[in-house]
Amino acid sequence: MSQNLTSPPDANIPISETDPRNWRYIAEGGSTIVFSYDGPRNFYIDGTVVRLRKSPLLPSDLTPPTSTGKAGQDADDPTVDFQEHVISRLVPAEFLPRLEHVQVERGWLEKMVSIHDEKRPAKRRAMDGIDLNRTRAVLATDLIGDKGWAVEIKPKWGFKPNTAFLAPASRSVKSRVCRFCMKKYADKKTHPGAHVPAYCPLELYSPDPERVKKALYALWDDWVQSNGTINMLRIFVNGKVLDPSKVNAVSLSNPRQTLSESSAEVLAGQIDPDHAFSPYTLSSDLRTKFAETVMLILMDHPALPKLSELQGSLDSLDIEGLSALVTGKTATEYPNEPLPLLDMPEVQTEDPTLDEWRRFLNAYFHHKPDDGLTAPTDFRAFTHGMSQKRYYMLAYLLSASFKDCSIIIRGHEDNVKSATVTIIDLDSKSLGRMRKWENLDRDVVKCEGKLGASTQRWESMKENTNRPEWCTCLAVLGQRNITTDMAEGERT
Ligand SMILES: O=P(O)(O)O[C@@H]1[C@@H](OP(=O)(O)O)[C@H](OP(=O)(O)O)[C@H](O)[C@H](OP(=O)(O)O)[C@H]1OP(=O)(O)O
Ligand SMILES: Nc1ncnc2c1ncn2[C@@H]1O[C@H](COP(=O)(O)OP(=O)(O)OP(=O)(O)O)[C@@H](O)[C@H]1O
Repeated sequence: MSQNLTSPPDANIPISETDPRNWRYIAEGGSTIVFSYDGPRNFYIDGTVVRLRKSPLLPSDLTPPTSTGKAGQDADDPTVDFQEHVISRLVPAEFLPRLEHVQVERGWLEKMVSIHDEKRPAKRRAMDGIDLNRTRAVLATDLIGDKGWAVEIKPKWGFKPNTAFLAPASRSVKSRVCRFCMKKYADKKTHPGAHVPAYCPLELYSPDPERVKKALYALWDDWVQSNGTINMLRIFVNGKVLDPSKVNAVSLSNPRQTLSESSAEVLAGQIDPDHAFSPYTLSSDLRTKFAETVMLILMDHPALPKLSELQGSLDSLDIEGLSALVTGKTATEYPNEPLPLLDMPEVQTEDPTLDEWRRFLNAYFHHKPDDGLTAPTDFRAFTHGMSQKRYYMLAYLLSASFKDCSIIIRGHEDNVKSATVTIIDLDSKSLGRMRKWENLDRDVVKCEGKLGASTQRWESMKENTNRPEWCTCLAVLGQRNITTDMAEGERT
């Protein structure tokens, strides 16, 4: 997007006039597919990507979902308004891509499908496709470009929970193991063959450069060992996703292995331009160079501390504390019964409007931070036209967007100093997910609690906290009170 230009009014950018062959498939997530523009000079479209919504494939006898939005309104894609009115009040503009609405026509979308569908992963193709009923899409700054390198990280939860409102069993677990590491163990139970990440977010968010490097090494190893299927790391070289198999298994088992594939050589040359990498560069050198370069960029940039601060300050009660507030139950009354969080008549379950978000943010900024809340009497009292319960529900909802976003680090010629870090995928979440989050929280705590009761596990962890199947948080939080916590785990 031409950063210095004022774009034409909403939906006037003539995207459907572009040739669908002039768009290049970049990547996709659960709800959108992203293409970058690679065609003749175009005042408004050069340097942009288009983010197209997907819809699930349905058997031919079922009616496909229809778009809820009307042309010229934002009902079918709240991304742009949400960023403009909510996210941009919390995150500096320079950390965010520019987003704009564009109108799209069905014929153009159909051509995008016929030209690009085969480049999509087969697994995704079997599940969903571009939603042909949409009339709008989102145009965003292209953060990957077609030259140089870019790294995308989904850092996930980077804060320690407030334990004041937790039931004793979960307090023990949650003060020891971060949410990501609890979940990776729970995922192992449901998908026994799946790769268990070595990555721990608390390392990446740490102010200690060595811990940050440790997290980056773990991400690299997870990326290689999962053959690029993890969603926490993607590496792009000259606009294309780098295939980890081309970096040759990081030569963990064979450190003399060479980098033979050109894209890996290109990455080596770009990530370390002063160092005249040859085709014989060891891939373990590339892993080291990757971790050192990205660490220096991240240490120099406030994006991760900002994310961590927002995640933690918006989730100041933990989902258990939120349940306690909403249901009026105390910690000692649960976790043995499911709390009817969203069935409570006084809780409104409709998603907030932009006006309600505005009032929420006014309240959020008006009061001092929630740090150190220890009793329900500490909860904020409100004068911003919003009940206390609703306030904390919305805060939790907003924290979910910051827990699930990604960052894109784009290298430039002199790498560290001019590198940019941008936060993407800050979409709004729905209050309808509250029950899912509560259940997931219980499941991961239960799984981790059972595991914590195993003396063998703690003994192994003390010996070697680097084993991927063991949470590395212990090292981050400090080796606190293992025996006490263990005994507590056994009792519960
Ligand atoms: O709940 P989590 O932490 O597993 O996060 C989900 C993500 O799983 P992850 O752990 O990152 O693999 C999940 O990521 P994947 O689709 O697994 O790549 C989604 O981002 C999901 O959000 P949405 O459904 O796209 O709005 C995320 O769901 P929400 O928590 O945002 O509802
Ligand atoms: N502005 C951008 N520039 C370049 N690439 C982008 C941009 N935005 C997104 N991408 C790429 O497209 C992918 C999918 O985008 P995004 O994460 O927004 O989709 P999603 O469907 O919301 O994902 P999720 O399921 O994780 O919520 C990203 O992981 C990233 O690789």
